[in-house]
Amino acid sequence: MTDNPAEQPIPGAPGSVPPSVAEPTEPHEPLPPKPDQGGPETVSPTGQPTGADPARNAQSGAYLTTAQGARLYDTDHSLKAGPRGPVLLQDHHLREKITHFDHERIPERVVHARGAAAHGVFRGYGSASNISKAAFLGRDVETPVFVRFSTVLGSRGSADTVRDTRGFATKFYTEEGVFDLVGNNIPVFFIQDAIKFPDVIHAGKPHPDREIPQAQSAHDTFWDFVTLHTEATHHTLWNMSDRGIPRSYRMMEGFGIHTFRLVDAEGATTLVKFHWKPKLGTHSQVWEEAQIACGVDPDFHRRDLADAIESGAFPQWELGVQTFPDNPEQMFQGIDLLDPTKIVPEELAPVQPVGLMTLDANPSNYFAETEQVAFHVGNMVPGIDVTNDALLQGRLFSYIDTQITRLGGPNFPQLPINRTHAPVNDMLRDGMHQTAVHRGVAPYRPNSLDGGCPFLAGEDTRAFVEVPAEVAASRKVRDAAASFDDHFSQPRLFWLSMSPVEREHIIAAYTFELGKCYEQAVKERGLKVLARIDGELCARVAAGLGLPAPEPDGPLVDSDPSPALSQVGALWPVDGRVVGILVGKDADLDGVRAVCGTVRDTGMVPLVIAPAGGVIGADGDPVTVQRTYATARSVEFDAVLVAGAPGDASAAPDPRVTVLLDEAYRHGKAIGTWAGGGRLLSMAGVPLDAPGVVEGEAATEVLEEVTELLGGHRVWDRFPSTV
Ligand code: HEM
Repeated sequence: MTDNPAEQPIPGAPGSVPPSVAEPTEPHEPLPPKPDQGGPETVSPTGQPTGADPARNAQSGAYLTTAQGARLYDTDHSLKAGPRGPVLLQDHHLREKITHFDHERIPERVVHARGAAAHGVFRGYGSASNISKAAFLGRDVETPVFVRFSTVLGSRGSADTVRDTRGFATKFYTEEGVFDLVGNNIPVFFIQDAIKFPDVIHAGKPHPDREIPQAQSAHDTFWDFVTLHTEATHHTLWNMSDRGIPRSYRMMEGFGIHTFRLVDAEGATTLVKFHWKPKLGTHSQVWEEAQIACGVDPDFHRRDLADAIESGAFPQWELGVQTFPDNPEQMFQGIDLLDPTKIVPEELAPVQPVGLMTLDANPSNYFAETEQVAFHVGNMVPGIDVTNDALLQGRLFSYIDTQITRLGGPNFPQLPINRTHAPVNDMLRDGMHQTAVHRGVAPYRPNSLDGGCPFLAGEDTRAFVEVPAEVAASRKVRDAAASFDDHFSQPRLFWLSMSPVEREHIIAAYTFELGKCYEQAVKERGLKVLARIDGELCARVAAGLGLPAPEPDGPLVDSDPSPALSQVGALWPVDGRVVGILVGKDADLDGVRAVCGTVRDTGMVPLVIAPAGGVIGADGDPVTVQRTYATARSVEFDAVLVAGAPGDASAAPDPRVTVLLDEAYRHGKAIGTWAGGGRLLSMAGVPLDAPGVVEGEAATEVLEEVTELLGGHRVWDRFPSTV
């Protein structure tokens, strides 16, 4: 016999006495479920219990367990043959942990991979009830929604503030089934027919040889495509405008783009275009700001949305419709309603509000909700139907197809975020990741075994019935209507509707993007396209590229401008705006305390920026520092206040402060100062007599003026303009 436990005889080994188990205690009662480990069964989309236990998924409870619920005593060491020995294959916990980790990633979306989302509620005004029988549009009907905002081109880990179109996809969990409005922040699309979608995306994505550039349109293949397919001119112009670089998801319009068909209770139809109008107005970054934000805070939009919701500044959008008679031509005042590269100016068909959406809750788990949500333009409810728009028709096929791969099989509608809130009674069975436990034997209809035959569409007035629209007899063709050949009249309308400062931004954007192309032929073709929009636009971009400006090879068609397209001019609520308060050595802390309070009371966010973190002014009422000179950058702030003198009059200001003030000034932000802070502004090169620079005696008076300026979003007069 040895003292070494490893050399002791194993119970049960030949020659040893079999160990006996303890006497059973009588009677044997089943243990009650633990409050944090048991609970009611959840119900599948088909109304079947799934056996899933929400508490178990919530990562709660006093013990760490395996996926099967067995308690663990150690998760930091593999099971080894001795402390320095090899790892044993029998270590189930090791294998379970690593295997699961190995499979944590799923394919990212083939487009719109980068996104952020929020939960909310939609309340119908009832104003659309005369043109649509959709229940969720009824007066004061409240419908839960989930909205995902996204960029189009970048990968899942790319930066938020790139120049790109933004996705604006809304899932309405209506009592009649899920309705998905899968739109963008730009009301037109690059192409007129879905068959070109793979091509435009291949052109926009990074080059296949080196996989660069990431999340950019400023490269040869993108410009090659959009100048060869001139139907893309309108969408590209919107991208080059301030719409391509939104200030916040909360400050974007959304558009359904296609013309949809609404159906009333009697079956009468109206054509509509859907619009989301943000209550905070539509605002953008300036290009340099957007570029800086890509580096200093790649999560800029994601953070902005989450922070606003967490702080109770719930963003709101009004849903509206432009309505058009459902005529056989599908035209309105000469505009082809089936061409997704055309808008109908709001001045010709006003946007009529039909409901209000409020986003009031952040997702609890990014993967489970934001990543696994699956939108589909085909998810419609009674009262809403499609039209013959060839882009829309292709989308009807594409989304479910891609999601079968992305989400690993056909049962993704059962994922919690995708589940309808309406009762489900379908005949879909089995497949990968089936979580429903279907009962019965007859998943077909009619049947005489499983409780009879549910209504068929057509027999039930609340069923989704396709509008029996006439389809004109014609020959099969790969072609489009002649009206689809007009690629330039609406880009010119957009250009003519822009304010001078917006035109300057467009000129700068084209000059930048075409300037990043290497191929001379691509740049020259880009200028030819611009010549068809406007002579000055073309000439200014050509000058920037160092190339001659070509003559237009077709007529320039003028139309009345649409003031609704411009973002400049109106005053908007300042809710959620971020005010940076710069505090130096000799700051006026009473003033800082006062403005912090008023900024908060106005629904804005004050962020105090000091040389170091912690609190300042410990005597009396201390002021908490939220940003330091090392962590602050101008792009985070909508306005900057300088709270008093910089300290030592002879010393040069900290260069980080100079950069912050210089950027805030050049990006057209309101700047205010009091108690001698003007000296710091002057040292940083900010002219005190420039528009939007406010110097005053009292902190709160300065803030009042700055708040007024914030209502206009930027100090537009500060941008040079020659157009
Ligand atoms: C008006 C034109 C279009 C708009 C407004 C649009 C909008 C969107 C949006 C917002 C998303 C992201 C949805 C999300 O957040 O999960 C998306 C994804 C996608 N779109 Fe489009 N899209 C358009 C055209 C097309 C076309 C023509 C196709 C294909 C023929 C297409 C294929 C896809 C695919 C495959 C995805 C990824 C879906 C997923 O993985 O769940 N889209 N689109």
